[in-house]
Amino acid sequence: MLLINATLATMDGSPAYGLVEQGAVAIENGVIAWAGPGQTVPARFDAGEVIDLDGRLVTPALIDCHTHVVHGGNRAREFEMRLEGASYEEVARAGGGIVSTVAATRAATEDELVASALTRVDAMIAEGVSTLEIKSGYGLDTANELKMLRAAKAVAAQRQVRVRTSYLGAHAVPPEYKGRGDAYIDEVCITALEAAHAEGLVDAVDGFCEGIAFTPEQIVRVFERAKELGIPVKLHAEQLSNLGGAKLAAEYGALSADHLEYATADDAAAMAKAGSVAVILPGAFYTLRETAAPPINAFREAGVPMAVATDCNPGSSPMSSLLLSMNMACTLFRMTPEEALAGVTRNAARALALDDTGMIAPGLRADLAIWNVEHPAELAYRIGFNPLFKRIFGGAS
Ligand SMILES: O=C(O)CC[C@@H]1NC(=O)NC1=O
Ligand SMILES: [Fe+3]
Repeated sequence: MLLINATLATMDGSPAYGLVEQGAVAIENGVIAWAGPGQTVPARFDAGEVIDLDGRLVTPALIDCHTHVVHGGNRAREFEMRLEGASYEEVARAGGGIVSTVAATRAATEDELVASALTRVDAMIAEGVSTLEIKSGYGLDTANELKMLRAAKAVAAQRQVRVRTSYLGAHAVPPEYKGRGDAYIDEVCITALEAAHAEGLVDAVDGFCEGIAFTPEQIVRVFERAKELGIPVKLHAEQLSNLGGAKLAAEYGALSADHLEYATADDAAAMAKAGSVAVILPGAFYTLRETAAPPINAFREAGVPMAVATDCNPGSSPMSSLLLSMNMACTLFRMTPEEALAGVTRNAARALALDDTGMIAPGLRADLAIWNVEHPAELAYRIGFNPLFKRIFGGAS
């Protein structure tokens, strides 16, 4: 298949989106065989199906590198209680917060978890997403963490989408271990990680390093076991305070540190040295009405690649739109539209240790998004508008 008469935003790291005006992309066997100026297409690609895109923009398909789309129930009533003036404590006492999602997730069957996740994944696919990461972390015991990860894998079996799974047993201390975080880490979190790994369900190990979650010392125990099992790590770090999570992630060569509202220039330097990606999550900042923005300039100056993701979860970021995440990353955190688009393509692929997608380049998967826009900046510019014309997944439209 040969796509012609398109503006290509290759996102290959060259300036200005890697733009190619009047470009063309040749696709063979699900892979990008050639991409470049239309007047230089090699003759061998003229033989197959030719599709004239009438000047539309073509980007790599989008990648959401941080989601909790598999979860039971929702927290709309909690949202309402907060807006009626209830404090977090009153919400928690009423059974709200992560604990309420844990109860709903434990009560749901695997099929029910898949069905509810697919409603959110379909919204993502409709915006041109081809790859997404899905975390566990609402089961908080072996059986339910495995159930979540199996549901995540089932999403990829039921939709034209790729899924990378992250084990997030270190997300919260479950009610039955209240006040016994160390015991939970040793008796459940690490045990469940081993079982999930044995079943081939884990692409990365994540954790929530925060005062309301786990200490750096507890995260170290999980990361040490992940290292022994040969599994890469990532970390929710510096979201509500600075506990040294970003530096800890860097010490373990983490794929990414995520949230980072309270990260410092020193954290950025450590992440740059480790090659860790800064995953920027404006949905949680917006929902929690945070005031400290991530140090985008520090990441820029240190050369830390920045990704942007939805953090789609029922509490702090009940958002399924990567396009809206891009707009928020620009408007709230002053990322540029080009940085935001790199954040949901090339850098998001890097945060998931994927080297076969995220750019328009020969040899990479033919995962493409074709847009009814003239310039790539329009993708971050509009609020709540989806200009997708067509998504191509593995060469198929
Ligand atoms: O509220 C929830 O359900 C998840 C909160 C979410 N989890 C995390 O590690 N950071 C967050 O903001
Ligand atoms: Fe998260």
